[in-house]
Amino acid sequence: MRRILVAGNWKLNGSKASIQKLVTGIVAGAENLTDVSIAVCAPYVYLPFTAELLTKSVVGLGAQDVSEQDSGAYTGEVSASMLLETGCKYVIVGHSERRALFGEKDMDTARKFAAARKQGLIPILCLGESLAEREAGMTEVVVARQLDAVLELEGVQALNDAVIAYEPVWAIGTGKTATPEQAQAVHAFIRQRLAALDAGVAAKVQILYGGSVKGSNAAELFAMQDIDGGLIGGASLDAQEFLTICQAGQNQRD
Ligand SMILES: O=C(CO)COP(=O)(O)O
Repeated sequence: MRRILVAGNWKLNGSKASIQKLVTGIVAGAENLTDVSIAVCAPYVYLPFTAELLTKSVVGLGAQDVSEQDSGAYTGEVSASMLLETGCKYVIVGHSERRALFGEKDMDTARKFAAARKQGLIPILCLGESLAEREAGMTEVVVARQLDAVLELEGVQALNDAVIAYEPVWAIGTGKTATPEQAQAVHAFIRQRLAALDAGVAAKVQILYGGSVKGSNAAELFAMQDIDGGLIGGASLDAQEFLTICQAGQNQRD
């Protein structure tokens, strides 16, 4: 049985005061949630502060992006080794907002994925189609293309030390969640595509769902066979709401 992972993606939100309140609440509530893995992905500058608040907690720390470069003249970039040294365990790569708003291409994401793994960070590889792509019947083509870039560069075994997040762009921040069946269909497609290359990797890799996950819909999503947790945006900014989602993950594995 794959373990459920619930990861919060705070995006461009938070201040020291709000993060202190949020993380204190999550850490207190997470004490009893031993059957679910929990992580929070903070903005770069708040990573050390968040790491300190997470000391002795089981809640893992993640970043929201990483440079494909190790070091050098790349103004504004942050490397995987820096994230590791700051206490990160995870890093999100290829989020649809990076792809859509900052021009990140499939191969850029694949190189970031590689840079993260090289340092022992666990990349959370985001895949997902836009509304226009879904309506054009292109969901599987798009998701396969995004996944294949990583497989080409890193090989299927790399997914042994990684997490995948399926996040349909039309469901992100819109309140319009994919139905459990819609999400399950794409998750199963991703797993089958990996299984064609390596059945062991496919059986092991956690595939999270992201897109308007809330306390009220997490349980039905996590109940699906190929959904192994969630990547949570808006609802991860409220400790109680986030913990309700984590509890849904815990109940799933009790
Ligand atoms: O993009 C997301 C997580 O990475 C999902 O965001 P929302 O949960 O706000 O829809």
